[in-house]
Amino acid sequence: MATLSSGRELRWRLESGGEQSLAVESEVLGFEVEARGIKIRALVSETKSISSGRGGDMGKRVRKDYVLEMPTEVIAESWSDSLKCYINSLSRPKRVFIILNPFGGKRSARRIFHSVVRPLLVAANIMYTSQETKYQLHAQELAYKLDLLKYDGIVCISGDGVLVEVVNGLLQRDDWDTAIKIPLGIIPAGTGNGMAKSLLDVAGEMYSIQNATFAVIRGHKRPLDVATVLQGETRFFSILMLTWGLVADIDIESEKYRWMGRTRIDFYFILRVMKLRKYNGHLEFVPAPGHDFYGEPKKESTSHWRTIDTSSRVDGDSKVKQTGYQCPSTSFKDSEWRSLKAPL
Ligand SMILES: Nc1ncnc2c1ncn2[C@@H]1O[C@H](COP(=O)(O)OP(=O)(O)OP(=O)(O)O)[C@@H](O)[C@H]1O
Repeated sequence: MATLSSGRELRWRLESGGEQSLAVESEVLGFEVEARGIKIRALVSETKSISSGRGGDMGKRVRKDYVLEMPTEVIAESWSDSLKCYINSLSRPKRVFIILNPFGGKRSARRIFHSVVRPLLVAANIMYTSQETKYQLHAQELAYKLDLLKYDGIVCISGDGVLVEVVNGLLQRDDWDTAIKIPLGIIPAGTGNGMAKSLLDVAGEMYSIQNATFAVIRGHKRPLDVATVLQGETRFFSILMLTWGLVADIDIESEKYRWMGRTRIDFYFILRVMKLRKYNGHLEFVPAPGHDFYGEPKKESTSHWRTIDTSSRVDGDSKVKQTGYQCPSTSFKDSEWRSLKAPL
């Protein structure tokens, strides 16, 4: 005998005695009907006890199929309708565009896609189109040109750099205000993978490629802040961090040791610390409300305000005409500027 309580929990009796249950939202990938049987494709906690049906905060998961035998085909069909109805109400994506960077991290994106991501998408009945990046900024171009009506989300199998490129591509589009609303997913295949780690942590999930893929399948969403950075005639959008000095040097200059994988960062960090450079910088800023304890108040008040010019321009690096998102026109004329003196 099986029950489906308000669509959420699937519980059935085992032939051997005892009960088994699955939380549909957090454990079921998909299902299919085979005559009187319903084959449930699930991703369950390795430690899940026979009688427990609790999903949510999971450790390592394993792929499992369960076949529930129904008394008749008609009953199986009716079960299938109820399950379909509930899964459809969960706002899971149906079609995704996958951008895969074969060059990121330890160059493992292809293997990750074929061995983990694709089998889970297939089990969840999610259609996909995949495209490998062929050069730097290719992901930005793809996001800039993509027909977004065809997809419910863009998924990057990459490091954070490719995700940043996708955000930049979306914000350069004429239709940036609708384009930027498309859900973005990240499956870690880079060096640092900070975004995937943060997102999984917030969702209460252990960091793993499988869990990141399942988060995409479940349509887990969170809003993301985007910062606009203007540097001379160049404008770009940042979603993670902006660094200068030692951290930036380690990130950029360690590229030549990419073959080392994650170790390149630690290795180059030691190298740079042993030959420490002096960074002479001077930072002037308007603190966010409640953060005016950083730095010193600026004394001369006349020359510190800036107005961000939002007029169209041609980006010097990518030659993409900047017709997309123009950052808000912000005047800091009457703001209280503060400063941090060199060396920082
Ligand atoms: N086929 C390619 N050849 C060379 N570079 C590429 C190719 N595809 C993408 N890239 C570039 O690879 C860079 C790194 O990408 P990605 O962010 O995926 O990995 P990572 O830097 O190893 O990871 P993380 O950002 O998490 O530290 C990006 O700047 C991207 O433009």
